[in-house]
Amino acid sequence: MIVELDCGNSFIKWRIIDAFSRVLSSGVVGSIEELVHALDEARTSHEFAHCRMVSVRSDDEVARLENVLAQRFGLCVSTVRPASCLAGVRNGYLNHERLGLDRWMAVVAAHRLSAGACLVLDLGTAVTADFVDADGEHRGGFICPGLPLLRRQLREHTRRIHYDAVAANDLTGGSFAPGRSTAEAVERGCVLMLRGFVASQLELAKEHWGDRFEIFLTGGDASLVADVLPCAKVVPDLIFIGLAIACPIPS
Ligand SMILES: Nc1ncnc2c1ncn2[C@@H]1O[C@H](COP(=O)(O)OP(=O)(O)O)[C@@H](O)[C@H]1O
Ligand SMILES: CC(C)(COP(=O)(O)O)[C@@H](O)C(=O)NCCC(=O)O
Ligand SMILES: [K+]
Repeated sequence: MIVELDCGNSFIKWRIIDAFSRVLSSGVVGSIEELVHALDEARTSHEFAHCRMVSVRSDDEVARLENVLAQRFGLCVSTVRPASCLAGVRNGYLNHERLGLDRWMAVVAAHRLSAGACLVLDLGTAVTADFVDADGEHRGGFICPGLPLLRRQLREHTRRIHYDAVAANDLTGGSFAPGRSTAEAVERGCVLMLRGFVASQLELAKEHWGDRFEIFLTGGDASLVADVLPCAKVVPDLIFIGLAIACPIPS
């Protein structure tokens, strides 16, 4: 079995797949310790043979994770490294090493899945938009704060915004009526910012490509904007699809 890891800034997404890419088990954890616990449980029913990982965390954290996986599970991790070109996609950054590896995996996967140009949107800790031409030329993209960062900035930099974040979970409930409490006002306001950002990316994509492009939507908060982009393909495992392309299992 193959252990796959996508380490974002807030959460580590993990899954166990078989040689036919069937997902046998998966989860989302907040720390390396929780990951070890989840994998300890998973290995009671699955034998781990390989491990591949993409991470946007610090070099220290990646090294710690690689160490834990080697020592505890005997896994030699294949970790995605920056590249200027992969699977027909040319990295559009002036310095290709600076492009987030999660973005790189998402654009590589989107190009593989798409027949033409694509706009790739990933809503996680940060929100990213990337533009890829039909011929695989990555044009670059945009980064803005995601929902967790928008909320935190308001809480930390204003004196009177306090509310129970747990109780506020999904306070929009699909409604964007003006908020009648701090929690409603902040939660709905932040989600509206994300929806506005996503709508602006759609307009930019139309300027570049007319109506000849596809939109790929991924990340933990994708569902908050999906109805703004009715034509978008929501692909929760987009980064894992790129990871399999970047780190094939040697036969
Ligand atoms: N099961 C889940 N566990 C954790 N976060 C989730 C879950 N489902 C949706 N989310 C949302 O996903 C966001 C994190 O998205 P994610 O793509 O995992 O971020 P990152 O890759 O930056 O760690 C959180 O803000 C949260 O609102
Ligand atoms: C933009 C990001 C912070 C997004 O991370 P995430 O929200 O997925 O945790 C990450 O892709 C990153 O650290 N990128 C490096 C800077 C760049 O892409 O220009
Ligand atoms: K992201």
